[in-house]
Amino acid sequence: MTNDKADQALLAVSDLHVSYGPVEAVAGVSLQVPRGKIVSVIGPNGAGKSTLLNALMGLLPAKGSVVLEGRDVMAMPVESRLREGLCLVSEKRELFAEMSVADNLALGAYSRRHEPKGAVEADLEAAYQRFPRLKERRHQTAGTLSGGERQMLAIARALMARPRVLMLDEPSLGLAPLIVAEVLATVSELCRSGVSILIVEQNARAVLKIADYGYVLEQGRVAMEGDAASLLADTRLIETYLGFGKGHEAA
Ligand SMILES: Nc1ncnc2c1ncn2[C@@H]1O[C@H](COP(=O)(O)OP(=O)(O)OP(=O)(O)O)[C@@H](O)[C@H]1O
Repeated sequence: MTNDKADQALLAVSDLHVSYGPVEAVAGVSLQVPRGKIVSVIGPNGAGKSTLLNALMGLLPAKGSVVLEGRDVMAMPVESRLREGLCLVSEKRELFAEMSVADNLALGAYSRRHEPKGAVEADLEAAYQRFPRLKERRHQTAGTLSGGERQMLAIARALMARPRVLMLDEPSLGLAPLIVAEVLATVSELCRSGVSILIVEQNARAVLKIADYGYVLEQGRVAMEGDAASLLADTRLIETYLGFGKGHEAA
């Protein structure tokens, strides 16, 4: 995207570098998430996609600049970034398996513990309206949910933090194609309701169908970027990246 767009972006990342010892996993990535859009990051195994999201959340040390609505969050620890409006649903989903759905959701609002209780309770009710299956299963432990339900719970829990930019790391991982479609439809709907999305996916074809813009990451660098529709129409890209994945079909 152009510098003009970077100025208007809700999230603007410039020249981000992340290393594991001598290995530079993210090597100068710049990207933008405009308000109200879905931006996807695709690329092969080991390209640095998860590392990028973890660094944006403050879970890994990084160099470069990360600006959220004009505020540089680079020096902030994870909890402050959460309060500023960045939230990550990691690849591992990281639910508390022994705790109920309701308790997992309540923990999602931990960063808002100083707010009036009513605001959080209203959001819990909104989460149950958005995900009726979670309401039905609210007393069930998270560990007993199906894969799709666990992904929905992970997303619902992230929403309890009221993110402005929701980052999703491979939400389709391990899910059957029909459930992948359901999860991605939920992501689209979230975006329409005002949450901007940065989504990492191996299932490139499926994610580009719901995204506005895409970045292709290769060996820690942006190899290609463009409107999702033009990336989907790119034969070279399709041959190189689309249809591969960790054991899931392109939906
Ligand atoms: N904790 C770590 N220590 C050392 N190297 C790591 C660590 N985590 C990741 N790497 C390396 O960093 C590179 C980027 O990994 P990363 O997991 O970010 O890629 P990815 O694009 O998310 O891959 P995948 O699609 O397979 O999840 C890889 O070469 C990986 O081996």
